[in-house]
Amino acid sequence: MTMVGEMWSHLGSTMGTLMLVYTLFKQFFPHHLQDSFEKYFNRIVRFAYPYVEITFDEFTGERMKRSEAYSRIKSYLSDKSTASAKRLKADVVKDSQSAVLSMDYNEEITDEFQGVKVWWSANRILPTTQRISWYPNDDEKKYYRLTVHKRHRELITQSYISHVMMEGKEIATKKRQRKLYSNNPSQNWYGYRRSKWSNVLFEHPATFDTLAMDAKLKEEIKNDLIKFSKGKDYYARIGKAWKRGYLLYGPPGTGKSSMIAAMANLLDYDVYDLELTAVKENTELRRLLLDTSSKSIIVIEDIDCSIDLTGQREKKTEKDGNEDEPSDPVTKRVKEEEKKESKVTLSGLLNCIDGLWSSCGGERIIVFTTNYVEKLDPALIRRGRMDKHIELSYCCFDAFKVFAKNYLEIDSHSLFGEIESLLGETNMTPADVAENLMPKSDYDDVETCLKRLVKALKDAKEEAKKKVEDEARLKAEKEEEKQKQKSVKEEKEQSGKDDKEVKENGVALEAAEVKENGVAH
Ligand SMILES: Nc1ncnc2c1ncn2[C@@H]1O[C@H](COP(=O)(O)OP(=O)(O)OP(=O)(O)O)[C@@H](O)[C@H]1O
Ligand SMILES: [Mg+2]
Repeated sequence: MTMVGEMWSHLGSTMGTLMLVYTLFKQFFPHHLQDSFEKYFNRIVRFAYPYVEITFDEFTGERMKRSEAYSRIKSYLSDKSTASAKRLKADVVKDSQSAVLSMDYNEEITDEFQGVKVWWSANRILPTTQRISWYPNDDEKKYYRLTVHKRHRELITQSYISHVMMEGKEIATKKRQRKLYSNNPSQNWYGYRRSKWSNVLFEHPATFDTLAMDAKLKEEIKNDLIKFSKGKDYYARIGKAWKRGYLLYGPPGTGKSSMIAAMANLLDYDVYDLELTAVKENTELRRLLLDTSSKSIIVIEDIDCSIDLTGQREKKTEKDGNEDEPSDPVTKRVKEEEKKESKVTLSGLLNCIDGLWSSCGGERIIVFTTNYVEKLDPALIRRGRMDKHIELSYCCFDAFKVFAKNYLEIDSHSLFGEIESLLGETNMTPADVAENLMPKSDYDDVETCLKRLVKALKDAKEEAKKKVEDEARLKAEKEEEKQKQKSVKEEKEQSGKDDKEVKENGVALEAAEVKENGVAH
């Protein structure tokens, strides 16, 4: 802080003199000369002001994207300001245990680089027009300003700023609190939240150790992910964007979402949960994807439900056009908004994904999940887009052993054999196995839990058997009914034929009689 004082006292005396001259001039000079005087005065001030100022805005490119430089400076300064700034802002993080401090607005701190002093200030501009708003931060503009003496201009622009960027990134990585992002509807992008994504701390406890699945497949996926995360140079060498797509498919409750959490925990990545139905059109989707950070997993759950795979999304009511036009403007607006809903097309999604890879270098993983892989368009999941297809299926014995170890802390038990053969004979999702194995009270011991699972498996087996039998019976009944209908039809046809024949014969007989009689007459 002493340096800031020094700077201002030096600058203050120079500027003070200039201001005095300015005031005197304004008072005593004729009015018509004041304009040209002001022009020269500004030049003198610029000449006398020995500092260069560099501004770093929070948002760049028409608010398209939060500036990476701004975020890095924030991290860099958070370390410096804790020691020197007098007014700090605190963000409470993880379990409310610790707080991340950063300098408050209009606060200044000094930094030193290769013996050169620089000054940083955090600023914000509030909107000039007074609007009544529930959200005070609407339209405010935040920025950092770096001030440095003119003579160090080159050192600062060439070395210091890149030093800040590098250190800022490192500090951010070290202090990183992983986030789970979800997309905001686009009407909120420019409002009080002014963000395309909302976030909460990502604290999902699932890891690959808690994931119950085939041991070999699990190892394969882990290795694949680790190889990817270390593959920066490799991807650069082979000329491919540093990204990887995973398609997770399987019935509900087989661990697709849990696996995404495990992936994020293994790699220490953020998760962007992209709700496609809230995205109105392809351009919005592109903006959303561009606003994701590197080291992240972009997730689109239930892809088959969130997009029309044929690309035609017109609503039935729109086509029919027989809906009553609402008269009041509010309902009309809501209807219009509804109509606009989800114009994201398959080709739009594919373009965005491909475009995303070519426009941002950082490591990103994209994951699609679905319960019905066969419904998906092959173009969406071809290799290169979705590089690895992973089937998560019903609980196998390997998966059960993971649950037994995690839930009951056992590696073996006399009931394991029976459970293994039952699992081979019936389909039960890992979610159901987990539910049965979980102790329900303090009195539930290992034996109780395992027995409950055995019973559930037997019930499931019985139910499946009954279902098969029912289905077979139903099929047989249907077949029988079909046969019955067929024979009735055949009978009818036959009797119809007979009638026709009788009729024809009758007609022929009559004709012959007529002929005969005619001849006789
Ligand atoms: N393979 C698994 N390993 C560990 N836990 C699992 C597994 N599968 C399911 N579970 C448990 O079941 C619950 C539901 O699993 P999850 O949400 O991952 O299923 P999902 O496949 O994503 O289902 P859906 O298709 O309905 O989204 C989880 O909370 C988890 O505890
Ligand atoms: Mg899920």
